[in-house]
Amino acid sequence: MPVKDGTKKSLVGVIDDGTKTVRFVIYEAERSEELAAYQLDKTEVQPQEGWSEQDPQEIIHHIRICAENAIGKLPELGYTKDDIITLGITNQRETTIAWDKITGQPLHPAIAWNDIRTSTTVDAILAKVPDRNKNYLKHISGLPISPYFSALKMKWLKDNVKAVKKASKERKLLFGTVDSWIVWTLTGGPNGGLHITDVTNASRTLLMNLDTLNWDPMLCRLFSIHPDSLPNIYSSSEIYGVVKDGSVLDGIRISGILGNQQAALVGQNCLQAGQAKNTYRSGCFLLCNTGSRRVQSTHGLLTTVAYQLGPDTPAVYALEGSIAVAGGAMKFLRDNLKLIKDVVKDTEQIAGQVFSTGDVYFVPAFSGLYAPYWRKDARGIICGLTAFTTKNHIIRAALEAVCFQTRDILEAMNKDCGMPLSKLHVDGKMTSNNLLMQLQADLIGIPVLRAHSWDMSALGAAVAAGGAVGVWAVQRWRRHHTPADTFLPTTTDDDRDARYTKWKMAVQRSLGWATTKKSITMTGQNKRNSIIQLPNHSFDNITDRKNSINDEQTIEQDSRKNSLITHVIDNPVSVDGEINAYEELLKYAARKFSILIPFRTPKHEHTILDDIDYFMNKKECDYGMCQCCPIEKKLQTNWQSIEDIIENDPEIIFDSDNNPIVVERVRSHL
Ligand SMILES: Nc1ncnc2c1ncn2[C@@H]1O[C@H](COP(=O)(O)OP(=O)(O)O)[C@@H](O)[C@H]1O
Ligand SMILES: O=P(O)(O)OC[C@H](O)CO
Repeated sequence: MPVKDGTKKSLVGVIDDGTKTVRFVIYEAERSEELAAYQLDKTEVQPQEGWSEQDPQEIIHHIRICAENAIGKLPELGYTKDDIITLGITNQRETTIAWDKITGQPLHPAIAWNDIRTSTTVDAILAKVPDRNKNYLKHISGLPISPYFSALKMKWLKDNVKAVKKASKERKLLFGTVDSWIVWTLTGGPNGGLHITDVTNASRTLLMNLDTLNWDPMLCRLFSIHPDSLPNIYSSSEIYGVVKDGSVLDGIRISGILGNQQAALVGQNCLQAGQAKNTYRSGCFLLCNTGSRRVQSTHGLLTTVAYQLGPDTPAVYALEGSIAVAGGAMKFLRDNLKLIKDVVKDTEQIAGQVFSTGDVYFVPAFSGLYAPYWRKDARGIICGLTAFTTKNHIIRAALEAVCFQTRDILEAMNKDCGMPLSKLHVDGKMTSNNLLMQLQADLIGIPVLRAHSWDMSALGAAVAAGGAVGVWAVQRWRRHHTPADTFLPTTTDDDRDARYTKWKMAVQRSLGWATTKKSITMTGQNKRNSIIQLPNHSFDNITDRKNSINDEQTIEQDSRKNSLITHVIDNPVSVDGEINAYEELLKYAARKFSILIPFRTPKHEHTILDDIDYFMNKKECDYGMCQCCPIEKKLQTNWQSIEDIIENDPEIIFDSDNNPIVVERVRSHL
């Protein structure tokens, strides 16, 4: 409805960068409804199993397109771009970007929050702390040592990506969560861009000290991150700077930044200690406001900064239970199992055709389990199947899994806080699913209060940004905020508890499944479960193999002398003093079965198949991150331990081409 002259209010724009989508939303100050919005889906790249990357340039491109389109709707509503007086930013947290401050170019794709490539980095860090205690840094950072957090991703980038290493040496490296990348780029990039973040995003890096609200020198040292490459930390609500990128947003101030889950807490008006909200998106994140108290969880929850609404106001903290897979499980049912076509309609309708899951439980631990378990070795299971199970039961079990995971968090929260929650505010796209909402109330036994709009994150960022420029005082805004629907529990305590006990049994069965220490590129050729597979080859006997090795050496000597070193069987080497167990295993297997293993850097991105392809078929690998480089140093490795393990382990099996397949149990010894 167009506004009449004289009734125009100031507008606040919000950039909302989620895991799957970028949105630009425009709010009229003092109203908690969207005036105009536009969104675009993002590209997720999964170069290996468990990896998840995004394109930092695509994020910026989408922000500009979304802003243009949302702003383009303003004239018909009686407004213009000039009515937007400030911008807020809310973003997926933990996702990490490294870029060059001189060129402004990203040095690697963004590593998404749910990417688990850093499992081995976690092990390396755990090896340095007493008792390999994953909670060792919790009293400083509020977080366990897990692949989830940015410090691990930064360390991985520094250790594994040549361009990042080089930029670091040349002091051109900048790291940031997505908010930092957006602000830096929008405020001028290489020409004076602001390298900043807010306390909520910084609190997700595992580098910030929750007391000082600054980078912690000990944590930076532990992860080998130079503080110069990190952004300055600001409050969530103050004028940081002005957009200077020549886009439609040029000239508008930026005055609010909040990680998207903390933003939803603000948007949900959970500004009093003891109030909690749960946001159901790809993952699910339950935050409980603990006021100025930093509650240290002893039950697997995170302590995080909820918000700091101004540089001179104290930070407010929250306890958080993070669930890696919620809506993501529906996508899995659609895209991987093809059980449904439409995540929204089908999950509600098809699951609603049965009255229970028929005792089927689905633990969607696709990349491990987050809170309260923090088990990177967990993997997804569907259990309790019978001859009567239908897809309806499985879909319903996937919905229930979201609810049971929420109960896991609530149980932990109640123990940590000593006082059970009496109601749960909910938001996120999945909350449009009435069946899910009713199941949630039934499985936690308290009322579930659905927000009037699913996107509370953008609203929270608008409140923070508007507050900083005096157009959206939190107190005034709060009067307008009421939940739209309430779902009341319809189950008895006994029924609820019996089902929850079964869920816990299912969770137990999902634990300890993944023992992979090193991920392997999943290509069309080797997509056969997560086991090390040596390549198919056409040798009929050892003599042929040996001849072939000589040929390959010649190829190497002739064509790639200094750039790619062929590592022939009895000549083990390593680079930079690092001996990688995975490579040892491959080298040993190569020696045993007379297969040539070419050698690059210890943590290059290739599989052995890429390497064999190069030598056998003279085919250059087309993987973009390839950084073949000469070996700088030769070191003898100790083969004995790995040989012993493999020699004595009956679990080496052979595929149809007589290639050895080393099963998980062997690799767990590595
Ligand atoms: N009504 C619904 N019922 C069930 N699942 C849903 C519903 N709406 C969305 N989803 C699922 O929730 C996930 C999260 O969606 P979205 O909020 O767009 O993603 P994100 O914010 O994590 O980028 C989607 O992957 C989709 O599978
Ligand atoms: O983009 P979402 O909604 O999946 O949120 C992701 C979280 O911020 C990760 O911590």
